[in-house]
Amino acid sequence: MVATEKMQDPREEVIQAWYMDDSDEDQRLPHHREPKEFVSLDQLTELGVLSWRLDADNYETDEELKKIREDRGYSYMDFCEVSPEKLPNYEEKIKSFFEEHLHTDEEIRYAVAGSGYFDVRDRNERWIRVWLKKGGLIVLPAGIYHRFTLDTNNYIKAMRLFVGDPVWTPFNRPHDHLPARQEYVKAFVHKETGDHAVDAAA
Ligand SMILES: CSCCC(=O)/C(O)=C/O
Ligand SMILES: [Fe+2]
Repeated sequence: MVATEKMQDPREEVIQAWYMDDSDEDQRLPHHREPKEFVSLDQLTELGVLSWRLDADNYETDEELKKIREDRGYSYMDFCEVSPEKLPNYEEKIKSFFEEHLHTDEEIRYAVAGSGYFDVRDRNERWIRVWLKKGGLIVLPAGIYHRFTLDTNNYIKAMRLFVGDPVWTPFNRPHDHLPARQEYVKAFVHKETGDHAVDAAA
């Protein structure tokens, strides 16, 4: 390989992100803008969205997953399978997953099979579509507005991790008064860089 060639981040094979178009077409379609506008995983980190690529075929013995869980205190684990066949009350659930909402704790999802889209708001309220595929693990920070949909493959099996007893309650937008939202805004929207406050709306 040529020395100046940039090595691809291995996470990008299982997690890709881009700005969405404004069309009302099927939510399971990619909804790329024209031309496509990709968002890097580093840009996601700046919004508090963390990501890893893991070995989904060996999650039971994976030392890297074990370390993430230990380092971040993720004591709870279960699985959530989303498909028309597997998820009870599928229509109702898929509708509620796609309502813009936040949680008062991190949302941690690891795709061990299948794929799906987690949409997150950037600092200027634009939707970023995060495509999570088998082997991708993402952490959405407490207080970030987001939503979830399956893609056209109609199937994901996600490991859900949590610190302590899980709380899955979604707070549909607007819930700006919640401490978790205010803390998110302070840390990632109006974040201080050097001497200057970066204001999203500016
Ligand atoms: C793939 S897990 C189902 C989606 C979910 O749990 C959630 O909270 C989406 O925001
Ligand atoms: Fe959520």
